[in-house]
Amino acid sequence: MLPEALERAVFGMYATHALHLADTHGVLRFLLGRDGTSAAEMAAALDLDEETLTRLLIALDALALVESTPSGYRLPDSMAPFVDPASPRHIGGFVHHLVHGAAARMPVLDDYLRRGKAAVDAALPPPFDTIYATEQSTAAFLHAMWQLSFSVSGELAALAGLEETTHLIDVGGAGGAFAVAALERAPHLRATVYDLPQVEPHLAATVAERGLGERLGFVAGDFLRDDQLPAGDCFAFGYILSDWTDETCLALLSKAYRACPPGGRVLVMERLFDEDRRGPLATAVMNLSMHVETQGRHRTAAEYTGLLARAGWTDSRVARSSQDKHLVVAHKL
Ligand SMILES: C[S@@+](CC[C@H](N)C(=O)[O-])C[C@H]1O[C@@H](n2cnc3c(N)ncnc32)[C@H](O)[C@@H]1O
Repeated sequence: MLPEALERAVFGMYATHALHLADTHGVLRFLLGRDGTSAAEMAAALDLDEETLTRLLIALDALALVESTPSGYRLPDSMAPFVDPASPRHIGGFVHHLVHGAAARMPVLDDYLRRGKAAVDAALPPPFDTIYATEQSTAAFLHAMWQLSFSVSGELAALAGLEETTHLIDVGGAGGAFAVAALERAPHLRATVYDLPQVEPHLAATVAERGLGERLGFVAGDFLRDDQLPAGDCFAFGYILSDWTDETCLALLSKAYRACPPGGRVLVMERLFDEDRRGPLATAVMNLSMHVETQGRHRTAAEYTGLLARAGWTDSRVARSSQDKHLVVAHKL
């Protein structure tokens, strides 16, 4: 018998793949709202090989992702919001990204360990050139970002308190997850997503789907090169600073500070490391992922507060959501 932590590490690869298979073949969706179903019933209904499905379900039961009961398999109640494709918290897109994207990039960590990231990456194009290399990869990335960000954004918009804000600039706002949640919450608000030109049609689709018209605009730009950000009185940075080095974060926060009138604010929305950097697990693991996929890292709340202060922002406040993405808000006097 292996110690529990070692067992989890050794067999983690099977856990991710079993979850991905059960999601993509509709097994978890099938169990939603049903109280007990046999492997044979499920195999027939989903047109899957019964023996393979039986083995998959046995593994999922041992992983506590499904429960085997005398009347058949069922889904633990706590799982439902995460495995229902209709739920904003569905993790299918993210697990797909882990299996089909992140896993293939893992071997580069071996290279980084031996030669360092700077030397290995010297010959590579910047991260978003690769992520947006094709229309398909652009759509897949923006879909995964929406899934990761939309469900928590309503909560973050409430924590931000947008009553006094008139024009939100969502810097690197992607398909508009936070901007949409902010507009839904604050009927007086206007928002602009400022992002790379490849994002524009995806934001336009969001505006059309949600009937937001003039309330949600798009400005194409490159925040690394542009001297000025679009003008507004609140600047949102959701999962942006974790893509970049401290030096770049400082430059971005300074550009936002210059574009912001006195009395305006900045919202940094990120995973946060505990101050002793021993967790949470998701932040610790995604910090490795940021190393592989971006030039950034995850930080503690104190590190974000320090960067904000260096860029001129004052009066920082940390507000934690019930999910993984939290808020650090600061002001321009
Ligand atoms: C990790 S995503 C975050 C998306 C969104 N803010 C969220 O919280 O879900 C990073 C975003 O930054 C944008 N981005 C990357 N480099 C950029 C640049 N040089 N100028 C403007 N936007 C950029 C990407 O297109 C993408 O939408």
